[in-house]
Amino acid sequence: MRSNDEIRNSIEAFSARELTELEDSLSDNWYLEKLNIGQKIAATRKEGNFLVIAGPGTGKTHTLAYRVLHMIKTGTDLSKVVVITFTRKAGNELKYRINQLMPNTELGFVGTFHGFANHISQMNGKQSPISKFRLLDAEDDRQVHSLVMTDYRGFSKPIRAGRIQKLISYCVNTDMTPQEYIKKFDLRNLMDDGDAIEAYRKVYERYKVEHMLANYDDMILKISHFMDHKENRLPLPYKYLMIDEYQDTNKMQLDFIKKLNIPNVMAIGDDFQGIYSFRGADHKIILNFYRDFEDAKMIKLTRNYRSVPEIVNRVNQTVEASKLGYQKVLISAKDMSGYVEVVPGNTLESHRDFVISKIKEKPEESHALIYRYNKHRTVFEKALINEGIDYAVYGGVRLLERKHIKDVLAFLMVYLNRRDVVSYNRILTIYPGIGPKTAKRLMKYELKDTDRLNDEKTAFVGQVRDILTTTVNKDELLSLVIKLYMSIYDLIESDYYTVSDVKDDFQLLTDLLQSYESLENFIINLILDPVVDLKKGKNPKVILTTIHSAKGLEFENVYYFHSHDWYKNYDLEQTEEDRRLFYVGISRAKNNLYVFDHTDVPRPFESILKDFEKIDMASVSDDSSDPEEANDVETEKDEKKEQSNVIKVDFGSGKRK
Ligand SMILES: Nc1ncnc2c1ncn2[C@@H]1O[C@H](COP(=O)(O)OP(=O)(O)OP(=O)(O)O)[C@@H](O)[C@H]1O
Repeated sequence: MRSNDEIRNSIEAFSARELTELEDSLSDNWYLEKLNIGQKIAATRKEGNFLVIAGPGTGKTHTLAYRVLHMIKTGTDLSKVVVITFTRKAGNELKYRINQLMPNTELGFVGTFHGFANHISQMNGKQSPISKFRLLDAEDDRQVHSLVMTDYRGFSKPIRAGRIQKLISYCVNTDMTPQEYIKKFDLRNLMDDGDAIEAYRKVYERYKVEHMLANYDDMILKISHFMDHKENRLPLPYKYLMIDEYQDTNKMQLDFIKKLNIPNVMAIGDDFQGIYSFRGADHKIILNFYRDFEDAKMIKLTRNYRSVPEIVNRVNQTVEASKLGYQKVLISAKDMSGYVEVVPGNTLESHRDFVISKIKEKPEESHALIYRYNKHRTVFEKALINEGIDYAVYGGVRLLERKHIKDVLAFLMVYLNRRDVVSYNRILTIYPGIGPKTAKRLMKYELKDTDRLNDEKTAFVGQVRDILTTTVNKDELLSLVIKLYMSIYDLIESDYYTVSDVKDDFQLLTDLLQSYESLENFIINLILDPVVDLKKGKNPKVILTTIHSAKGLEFENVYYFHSHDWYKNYDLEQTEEDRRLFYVGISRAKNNLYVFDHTDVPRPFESILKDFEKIDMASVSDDSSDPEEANDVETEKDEKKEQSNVIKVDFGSGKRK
């Protein structure tokens, strides 16, 4: 099998003459002046399939925005352009950057995979296979599992609904069987239940169809199948597809893209930034682009505009230390120096004091604390509050995903649709002691069969019934629901949110509802288009974030904490994913990078850190400190100096499958 670098080394570079000709042909396009030659080529290639492989900070998002600008300037009908981003946040960032270049620009579609599946569904109206389905977000989907599992007797031992949900979703996304999943992750305690889970999966799928329910995976799958039936669906009007963060694509998403049959595909990504394997992403998909899309060409960007040379060299070194045979050479375009330090210390408390003092030294600069698990942020959060330093949290539980908010939304959904069994079950089972079985009976008899309940539960069910049958406007309805919820809040288990947190969140929800015309619109928008929680501060300079949520962002100062405490079997794959996480985390830093060396961090990280510390700063190449020297265009003279940034690939004659 060829290694990743062998695949890349088979790449044929543009000749110096070809590059000069290309550069000349683009010289009239003054609006591209700010791009380097690699970026220019990516921005101006319209027809054909292209893979842009680019390291962190090399301007992938920047180039995408300019590509749209170039399309506008050259008269492309933008309604034929689709951009798929990995998260809604990334989609919004791209829209923002495009609108900075050209205000009021509207594309055919910009958003996530399931957002696009939903878009196609809406285009097809009643013909869509999911037109009448109630869409489930992840939390609702888990409720469905809870409901189905109450009647399923096949498992040899109790299994949590969340665990089954994760397992089945992974299998759907990767086309794997539960048995294969159990083997892959060496889940010994599920070894005997592989067949039972397979059988359960069928029951669960049937339940969703019978109750007209579709989760995010179903949206993509059902629309993918629908695309096979030309006779039923409207032809897609799109000519250009761009996909960002292509290294995080999984098999189901790849199949979906191929079914769309959009003639010109540009995928953008960094094969070393793949950090979503736990959700079924397969970072090898990026290397097989040439097999999946006809006559693909590759464009490589290696000039980093974000970080100082000291940091870029550490980033390069992290890639080189990989055991999977990668070699990447990023070149810093910055003509200034920065600082890198591995900070020793045993406790999170000593690290906290260090970080707080650094933040106080430079309050006007941006500071990001990057950690792997949310629990690590608590010690910093408290200190920041005590010091009166404003901050924001990325990657925590967002407003609309918080349990109390979801509980209240469920009331509103049942008010609109009494047949919404998922929400109905949720609101009844909020009350401790009312389980799914009792809830089922109560639903069946329209909340009247309370004989077997004690007085408190009967009173609660009576209040629910009153709310559901009253006629009030949307704002009054929400206020009634909140009042009932707060009256039983003491009974509801929550070790995470204080009463005052919950009240603040409800106030935000009340304000949000007021800005909508109708309850129906509010619900549809909240499920498909969740609002980001902007409650804490407006533009705080200090950000607490998980590595996954830091993706795509940049900060002047980065404090990187690593940790992985629950893995027992650390294999090469896992260690390499950790290395990629480390790479994503440290490459967010523009000027100063501090890496924290916990002595209690388990060993796999130690080896990554050792590789990192080994770097001899004296060996930093001169090429990288001089942005003018580090030219992106490969000329014959430069041949030995750096690999070309702009590369044409002869990928053979792979056909779109
Ligand atoms: N040609 C250029 N000239 C000057 N600045 C640039 C250029 N290209 C990109 N930049 C700047 O470099 C920074 C990184 O760009 P961008 O966020 O688009 O990188 P990226 O490749 O998407 O990064 P990552 O993969 O790490 O998220 C941004 O501040 C951007 O404005």
